[in-house]
Amino acid sequence: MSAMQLLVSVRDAAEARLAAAAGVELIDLKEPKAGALGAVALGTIGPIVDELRASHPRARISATVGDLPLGELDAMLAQVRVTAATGVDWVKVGIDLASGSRSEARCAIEALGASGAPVVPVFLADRGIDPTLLEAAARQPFGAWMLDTADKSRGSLLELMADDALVDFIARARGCGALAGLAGSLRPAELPRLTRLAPDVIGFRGAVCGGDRRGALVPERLAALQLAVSRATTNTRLAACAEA
Ligand SMILES: O=C[C@H](O)COP(=O)(O)O
Repeated sequence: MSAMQLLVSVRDAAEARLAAAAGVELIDLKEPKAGALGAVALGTIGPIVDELRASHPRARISATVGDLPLGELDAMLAQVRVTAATGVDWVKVGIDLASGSRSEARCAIEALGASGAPVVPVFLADRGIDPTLLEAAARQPFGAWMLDTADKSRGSLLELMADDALVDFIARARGCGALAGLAGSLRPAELPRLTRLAPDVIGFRGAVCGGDRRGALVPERLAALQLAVSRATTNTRLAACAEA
């Protein structure tokens, strides 16, 4: 059984250094004050990528493109191109039915898949998951899919969604060779349930800040989360070995 990889969203070079030093595998560049998928300025992303490649070559780096309307496809693709050009491993793009119609979402998924950029579609789960969008994503060569929430005041993804829907999301992503990631106000106390669901990636921001995801990352919370995640995945491996 493979381990869940920890993704932590960071807003600047100082937070990126903290996350990398704590052993976070996926460093996600995002400006939380600018929305669920708020973008970090492009001029900031490139130097962070260069620094992390030198100091923590095993860390993978993602960046979000901002909360862009699904109908504004040209602007979205332009932002994807310039973000990919910074050298990040993943460009995360929100697929949010609050920002466009189902047909606009399907067109966006097709265009993102054909873009040649390492796009990771981030499905916003606040209004549930539309299976037709997952079917559209399954036809594209995405390396990973993520499920997240836009409204951070409504509780965690695990409170919003039943396990069977999350299991289905993970299975659909894996079924087409993509990694499956879960995020959305996740809390360390939810690690046992996350471990049972066993996505490939678990993403955090709010839980490693001092109560507000728009505030600063708190090193002690980050270290505690990293430790809890590595313990949870070690225990899962041991249990799998014992059963084998
Ligand atoms: O991509 C992951 C998100 O930034 C998670 O943020 P959150 O834990 O505050 O919902």
